[in-house]
Amino acid sequence: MAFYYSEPSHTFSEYLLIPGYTAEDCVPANVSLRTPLTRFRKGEEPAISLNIPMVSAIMQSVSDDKLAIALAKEGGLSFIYGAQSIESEAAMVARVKNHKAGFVVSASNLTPDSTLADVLALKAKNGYSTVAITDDGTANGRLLGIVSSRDYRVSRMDGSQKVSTFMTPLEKLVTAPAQTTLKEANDIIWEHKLNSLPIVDADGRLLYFVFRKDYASHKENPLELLDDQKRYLVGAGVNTRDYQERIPALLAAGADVLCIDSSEGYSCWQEKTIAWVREQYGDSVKIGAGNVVDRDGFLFLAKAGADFVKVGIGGGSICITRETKGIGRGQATALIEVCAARDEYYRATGVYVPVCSDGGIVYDYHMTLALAMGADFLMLGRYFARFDESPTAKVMVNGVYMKEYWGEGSNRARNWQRYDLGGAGKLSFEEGVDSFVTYAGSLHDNVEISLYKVKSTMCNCGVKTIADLQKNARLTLVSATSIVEGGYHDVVLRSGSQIK
Ligand SMILES: NC(=O)C1=CN([C@@H]2O[C@H](COP(=O)(O)OP(=O)(O)OC[C@H]3O[C@@H](n4cnc5c(N)ncnc54)[C@H](O)[C@@H]3O)[C@@H](O)[C@H]2O)C=CC1
Ligand SMILES: O=c1[nH]c(=O)c2[nH+]cn([C@@H]3O[C@H](COP(=O)(O)O)[C@@H](O)[C@H]3O)c2[nH]1
Ligand SMILES: [K+]
Repeated sequence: MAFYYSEPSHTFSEYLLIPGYTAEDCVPANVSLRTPLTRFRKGEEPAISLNIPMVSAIMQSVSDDKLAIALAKEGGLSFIYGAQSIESEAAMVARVKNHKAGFVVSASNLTPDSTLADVLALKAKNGYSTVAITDDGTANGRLLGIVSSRDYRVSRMDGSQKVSTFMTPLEKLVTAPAQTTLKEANDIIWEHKLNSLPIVDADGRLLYFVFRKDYASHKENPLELLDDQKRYLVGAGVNTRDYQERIPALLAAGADVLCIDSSEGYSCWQEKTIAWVREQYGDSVKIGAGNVVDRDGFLFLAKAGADFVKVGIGGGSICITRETKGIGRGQATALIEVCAARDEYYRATGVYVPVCSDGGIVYDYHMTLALAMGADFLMLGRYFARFDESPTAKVMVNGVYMKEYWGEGSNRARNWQRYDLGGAGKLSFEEGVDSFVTYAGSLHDNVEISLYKVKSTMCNCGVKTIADLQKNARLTLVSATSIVEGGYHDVVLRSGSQIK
């Protein structure tokens, strides 16, 4: 006879936190959200920790290099999506690793033979007022001069005038060599009252600009997640098929951590993939696995050597796995059981394997609940898809700005993993939808407010760290009627008032 669980599985919205005693120093400014990303032995530090408990989903519509840089700046980490060629995934990883905060690869470039009309057209197109003039018109050509808006007067000059006649030539520019630090660059900018400082290599090739106006923004990120060479940390998604080719390429590009990306991780495929990584690289390469929704699945992956385990089947906003395949489990119940298994494994072996709650976070308070239920960090898709930095188009739908967001199991994703099951192509089926999410602005502003809410709730619970929240939180299931009580009720909203 089949096994039946005695309790139904629950979602985040069915739980609430009960406050604990709040001491005087228990204020959001004193709360730390630092959390382990990879497995560690009792008494030792994890090889990688996050400064905020957020990672971005391994999805085409979420995690490219741009989002990865923005999230690492805040202290979190992206897993670059794996549903692309090995070369393009590795190139995205490399772009994150090569990104130097404050050092910008020139986006507007012309040759001395270009004209004022070309300068104006370029400015209209991309909005930048500083144009690098290089021998070949590329971002890394030999620097010959700069054109900024101070070099020309549209009303007095003819559009056909050559750039060479009005640019500020190299001999009149202040430049700095390749090894200049951001601090040194900013000192030079102040000293010479510059708007931009070109960084050039020994052959006179332009490497980057450092802009005066960017200075303030680089001082605002005390939590940024950096490696020992001060480069941003970045993760990458892998699959259980081409890993022998993909993983070496991602590591060569600089990936700091890998994650097997699958709807379901309790399989020989994941065991083999992790075993291969251990054979090739020992423990030096970090790889997470998943997804699982129960104790058995967690213990299987922990024993297989996973550096973290991801929880969640069918709870994502774009997921239709439960409807198409009838597998999955309420995210809260899955998480609670897996976190109990993690603690059991820790007691038995002295090895802590962090747990990631993947999918289904709708409100900011769900983040606090997931952490209280034991998650060490959260994977978010919909949440990040709404921001400027996500890779998808911003479109107007019925007068409201939206961003596109589609599942990795949707037809739009054309995820080759899913079309290579050995069966005929016509047998493939969709497990995700293609959708819109409401545009929400910049990642920085949204993450800041979401985490401020998490921290203030932690203060209500009387805790200042995620570990203490996991230990001390008290949670209650709520009845259907008390969910109604929790919203506004028995009042008539004034017109224009909005509930977020
Ligand atoms: N978290 C969730 O609830 C869900 C997530 N997704 C997302 O969709 C994407 C694709 O996920 P999946 O379809 O689960 O991809 P997958 O590659 O893990 O699995 C696809 C199929 O291939 C099989 N398979 C895997 N490796 C194999 C190998 N080496 N040889 C032979 N067969 C093998 C699996 O058993 C499965 O039937 C991922 O990005 C995933 O995150 C999709 C559905 C649900
Ligand atoms: O059933 C599914 N079909 C899909 O096409 C799909 N694509 C992604 N995912 C999973 O959803 C997570 C993101 O969920 P949220 O948008 O709720 O944050 C992701 O992190 C994935 O675990 C999918 N699940
Ligand atoms: K399985």
